[in-house]
Parts: sequence; C-alpha cells; structure tokens
Amino acid sequence: MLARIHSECLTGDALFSLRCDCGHQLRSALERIGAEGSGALLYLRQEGRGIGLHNKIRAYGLQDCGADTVEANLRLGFPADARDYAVCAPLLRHIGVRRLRLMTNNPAKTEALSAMGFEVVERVALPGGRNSHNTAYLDTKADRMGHVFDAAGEFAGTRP
Ligand SMILES: Nc1nc2c(ncn2[C@@H]2O[C@H](COP(=O)(O)OP(=O)(O)OP(=O)(O)O)[C@@H](O)[C@H]2O)c(=O)[nH]1
Repeated sequence: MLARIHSECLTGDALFSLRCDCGHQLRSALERIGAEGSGALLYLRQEGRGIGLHNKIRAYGLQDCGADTVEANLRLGFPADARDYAVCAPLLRHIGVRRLRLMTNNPAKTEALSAMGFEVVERVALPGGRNSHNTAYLDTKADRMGHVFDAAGEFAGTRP
C-alpha cells in the first residue's frame, strides 16, 4: 500500500508557508495517491515535530535570529524531534495494512514503523519544493537529522 504518514504543520499544510516543505510534501503525497488510484494518508496531530504550534512559533523566532531548526528546539528544552509514531500501529491495522511503500525522506520514520512490526518494502522519495525560504531548513534536515534527499526528491545536485 502506498502510504504517507504526515506530521501536522498548520503553517505549511493550511497556510502554505514556504519556510518548510510540509505543505508541498502533503500535496505531492496526495497527488501520488491520486495518480496510483489508491493509498493511505495518516495525518498525525504532532505539530512542530511534537512540540506543538506555540513552541514551533517560538522556535521560528530563534531561527530568525540565526539558530537552525535543531538548535532552536534544543534551546527551548525540547529534543530535536519529539514525535512518537505509536498511534500509527492501530490505525494501519484498522485499515488492514502491514506492508507499506512509504512516502518519506526521513529514515527515522521508516525505522519507527519497522520497529512496530510493519514492513516498509519501499521508501518513495517526496519532492520538498526547495525555495529561497526553506533552503537552510532542508539543509539542516539533511545534515543534522539524516533526511535523505535524492533525485526523485528533487534535491540531488541542487545542494551546494
Ligand atoms: N520544531 C519545529 N518543527 C518544525 C519546523 N518546521 C517544520 N516543523 C514541523 O516538522 C514536522 C514535519 O517534519 P519534517 O522533518 O519536515 O518532515 P518529516 O515528516 O519528518 O519527513 P518527511 O516524511 O520526509 O516529510 C511538522 O510537524 C512541522 O510542523 C521547525 O522549524 N521547528
């Protein structure tokens, strides 16, 4: 089953902010599911990588003063990524999914699902919509959070 496990991002998903890649990835995932004719999208209420909207906005303030997205979380007393994917297990079981072709550039997400007993048979890269506002954010995700950006994810060759 082609699947997207998407972390809530009010600013990117609903307000079309360009400082992250969330909205672009959400739309890309839905387009792929539409093109394929079937698939699943789990929309997880874990705004701001699990620290909530208020704290994400505080983290944006620190980033506006020079911190990167990881450093900003740490300075606020949070881990770089506070998400928990446990809720995916009953949701996926409910819709009868055990094997996934997961649309993500984030290896931690793949590992979390594998650890819960799901078989990720393929990682499907998602374009992030690199632009002048999210370049530093995407580079930090690659350099400090292990996100994989490849040709299908449109980043190969575009990073300095
Ligand atoms: N704390 C914090 N959260 C952010 C920031 N920018 C985006 N987010 C949140 O990050 C989450 C998305 O995480 P990402 O790391 O961008 O992407 P991912 O879902 O882990 O990986 P993909 O599956 O490849 O999209 C959403 O919950 C956003 O609200 C930021 O600067 N700080």
